[in-house]
Amino acid sequence: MSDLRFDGRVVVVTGAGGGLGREYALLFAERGADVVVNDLGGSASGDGGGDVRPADLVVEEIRARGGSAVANHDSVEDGERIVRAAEAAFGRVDVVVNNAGILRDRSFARTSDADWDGVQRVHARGAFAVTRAAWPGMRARGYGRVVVTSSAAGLFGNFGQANYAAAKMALVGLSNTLAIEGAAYGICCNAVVPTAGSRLTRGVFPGELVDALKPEYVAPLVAYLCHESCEETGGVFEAGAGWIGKLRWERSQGRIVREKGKRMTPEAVRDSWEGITDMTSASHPSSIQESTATLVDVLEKINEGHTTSPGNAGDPSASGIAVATTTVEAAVSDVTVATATDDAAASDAAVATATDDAAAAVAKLRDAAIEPSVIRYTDRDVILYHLGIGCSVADAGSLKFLYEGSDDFSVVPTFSTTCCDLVAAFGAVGSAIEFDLSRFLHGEQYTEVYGALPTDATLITTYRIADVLDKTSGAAIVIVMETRDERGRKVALNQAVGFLIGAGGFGGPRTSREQVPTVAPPTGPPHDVVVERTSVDQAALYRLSGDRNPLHVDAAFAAAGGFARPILHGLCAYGYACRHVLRRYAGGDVARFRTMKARFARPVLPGQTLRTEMWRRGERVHLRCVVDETGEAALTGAYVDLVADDPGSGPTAKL
Ligand SMILES: CCCCCCC[C@@H](O)CC(=O)SCCNC(=O)CCNC(=O)[C@H](O)C(C)(C)COP(=O)(O)OP(=O)(O)OC[C@H]1O[C@@H](n2cnc3c(N)ncnc32)[C@H](O)[C@@H]1OP(=O)(O)O
Repeated sequence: MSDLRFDGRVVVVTGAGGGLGREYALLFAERGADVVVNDLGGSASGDGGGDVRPADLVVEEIRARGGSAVANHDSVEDGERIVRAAEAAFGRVDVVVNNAGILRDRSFARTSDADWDGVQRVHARGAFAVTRAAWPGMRARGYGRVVVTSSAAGLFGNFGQANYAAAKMALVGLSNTLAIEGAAYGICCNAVVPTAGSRLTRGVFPGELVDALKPEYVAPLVAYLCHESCEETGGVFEAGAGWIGKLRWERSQGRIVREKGKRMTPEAVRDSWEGITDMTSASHPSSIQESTATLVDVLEKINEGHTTSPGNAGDPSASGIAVATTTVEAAVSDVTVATATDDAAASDAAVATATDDAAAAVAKLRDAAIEPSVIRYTDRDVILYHLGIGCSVADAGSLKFLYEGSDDFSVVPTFSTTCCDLVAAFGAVGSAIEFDLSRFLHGEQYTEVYGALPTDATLITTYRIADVLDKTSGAAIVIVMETRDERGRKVALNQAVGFLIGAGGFGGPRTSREQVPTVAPPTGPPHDVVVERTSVDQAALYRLSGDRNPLHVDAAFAAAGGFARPILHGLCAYGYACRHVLRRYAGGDVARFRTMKARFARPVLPGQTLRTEMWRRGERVHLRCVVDETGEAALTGAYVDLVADDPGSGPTAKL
């Protein structure tokens, strides 16, 4: 295997004037990176500053070895300045290694406000400030690597280091969340827990240990985590003395200590304590979904009449895992999920919305600026999308969508919906309204394209929240998304209506001038019908095209939203319907597509059969998709407008 190189990558290492940071900077430079060696030049306690020598000496060392580096002497609290300096020198930032830190060790009783704040500011706020400044560029380029430096003092506690330990655990939380938020943009973030002899550990470890724990035994881990070939994210790694290990959470099976209709008591907790703390058969939840999924089980058990009799409480298998809490607040992607889990009604996880200040939240939502997203895709993404919307080699007419070697390899126009970053839209909504993601459904979609979509492109989408409507049973959020190519030419316009079940009644408008209306189909039997069964894995496949909403794959998550099973993406059924129209009325020619509109009226389950009924009126094909197994209409008020027809093509001739 080839060496890990960083040629062309720009790396910022904070606190790189000595110790671990210096070692990181030297290693990155040796491997071809352009390195920004940041060091304020202060003392270990953060006092002083302004000594430019440590950073300058490291830069000299790098250059003397033929490497590329510049020094920067700003405080990490001025992260923006560090990143701007990096951009001025090298054009961008690909990698941020948050290493800068100070110590102000005191026993907790003697820790002053200044001791606390100083340490928090450099470690937690510093890492936040530098990473936040580099983040938009990483997102826009679809690539980034971030490392934060935590500590065993944080993971396990250490006498005299309450301030430092708290800051170091804050960094683990930061890293965990950046890993989630960065996932859609090719940004990976990990926390390292180094044990190395350095200025900061010199007073803590015995001298000979400090000398044996060389920074060079940690730097290769940081380099690997920051390499483009490494897709590890959200991990916590301990390293020292040439050893590296990964850490994770462990959770006991726990005990349910509450019975339906009865008050939960401290005595019940005491009586189950042995079981609560018994780590036999422990599990390792690695995400908020996994962590809270347990509660859905617990609530079911309580509702089914689980008893906390000693025998039951002592049997781990009787209770699954219980967490003694009344409210769980969970964040998924950018979104806050508020699940009220107390009491019997909790299995129907309630939505925390429509509060007194709903109007303020709506106003905030309207003003929410959603950053443009850049999507780079290739023929591979296009083929994956086509598989996701049911194209199959079993149908000869679909080969042009599945094989890049086909003469007429082309893109189904609804692919343009995948250039709209729903995670970004969720983020904007989630920052303004507290809601339950499992009850945020896709309500309607409109798509307009301005020519056949390229099979390989970089496209930029801008977002605008056009309206927030009060539909009584829910709130409807209308988002307009305009997609252009790198030269600024319009490629597609999409409009999505998101339906927040249970969030209505806030007194907002009911209708929107901007919302593209649905259109009822003509009366009478359809002119044509295509019946196609989806696969049980349809949503699992479709989500690889970008919308990784757990609602479509995670049974516990779907159950929290009141669904018996994960449901199919609305846009997956939308893609099926588009294909059906193109097949029947345009000879499969994507260039004939102009616009499409549909309402998602009922959920479709993966594995169900879609029956697309179509009526042709001029260049408009009205359609309705019915779930064959239930007879329920899933897509309603829908139509596809085609570019003027080639007379005689497809079923038009039959009309
Ligand atoms: C932000 C970006 C977009 C969001 C991204 C989403 C991410 C995806 O991962 C999520 C998904 O793909 S979810 C799967 C696809 N969607 C669905 O399955 C939803 C199915 N629809 C329903 O269940 C109901 O229509 C339901 C529950 C939506 C509404 O049903 P009811 O509450 O019974 O509503 P009803 O009483 O019939 O009507 C009340 C008013 O609301 C309007 N309305 C109804 N259905 C709507 C819908 N689907 N979209 C928009 N508006 C809708 C009605 O017209 C009525 O308003 P008015 O009286 O003013 O006409």
